[in-house]
Amino acid sequence: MTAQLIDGNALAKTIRAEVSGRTAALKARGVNPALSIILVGEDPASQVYTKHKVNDSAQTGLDATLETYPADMSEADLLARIRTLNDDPKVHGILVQLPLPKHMDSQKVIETISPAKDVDGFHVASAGALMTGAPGFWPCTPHGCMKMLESIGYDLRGKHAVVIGRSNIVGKPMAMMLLAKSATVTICHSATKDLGAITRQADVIVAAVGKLDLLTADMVKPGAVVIDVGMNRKADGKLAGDVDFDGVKEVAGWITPVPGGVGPMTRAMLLVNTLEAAERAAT
Ligand SMILES: Nc1nc(=O)c2c([nH]1)NC[C@@H]1CN(c3ccc(C(=O)N[C@@H](CCC(=O)O)C(=O)O)cc3)C=[N+]21
Repeated sequence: MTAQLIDGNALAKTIRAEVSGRTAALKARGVNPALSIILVGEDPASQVYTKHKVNDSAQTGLDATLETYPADMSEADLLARIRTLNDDPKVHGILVQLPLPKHMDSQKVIETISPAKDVDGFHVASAGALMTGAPGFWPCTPHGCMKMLESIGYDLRGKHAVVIGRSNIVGKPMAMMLLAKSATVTICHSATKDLGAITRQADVIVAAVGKLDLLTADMVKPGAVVIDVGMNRKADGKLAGDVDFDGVKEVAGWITPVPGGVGPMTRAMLLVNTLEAAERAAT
């Protein structure tokens, strides 16, 4: 193994400790940072994820409330509930767990959340703020990836960063964050021809597609930083990313594992956003 590991669990722990301190300071001023999490339906994975978020929040002193609703809840009722939370000054962050049941329009639901409480950073206003450099909440997963690069003291200026994946939640905001740090950014996707020819030029690769072994050792320049956002179930039930970890770790300079990489950082950045929502509301 030539690559050094970027340990998402360890970094998330450090960030949670910072959040705990700032939360305590805010509470001393009489403000209780509060996150409302809405889960519609009984998807088992969503139940596990939302429970994690509640536990993370409790651990850092944030007040998280999980509201669960039946899968046949009407979209109108969900929108009404979000508007009530928007108007509640005691609630600083609102997170609607995705995916939503098929009869709901997810984008419409997200656009109903007040941008000031959009701790997922999924609202169009949040996306626009990121694109223009205005204040706003950044999506947790790419923000966590930036923190991982920061943790190794990596200077992105003039570096070639290749993002694989163009989702609104990861790929596109990731590219904007790298660009803001003056990297030269290439976005690759399903229609990209000869992906390896592009990734081999990369100083930094962010893989965010959702496909096992998408990135193999022959596609990586020696010494490159490889960040794996993928979350795939292998045949044996184990979690794995988009990167062939065993092969790529022999070539890369730095690499993030799955599990224990970007996932825990995503959760940590949700806590940071919630705390910041409360801090902004308090000033
Ligand atoms: N409104 C909304 N916001 C989200 O942020 C959101 C969502 N909906 N829907 C689902 C996805 C998924 N997601 C994860 C984040 C961290 C881990 C995580 O911490 N994973 C651990 C492993 C967990 C395991 O073992 O299953 C790790 O990678 O080490 C997993 C999944 C957030 N999501």
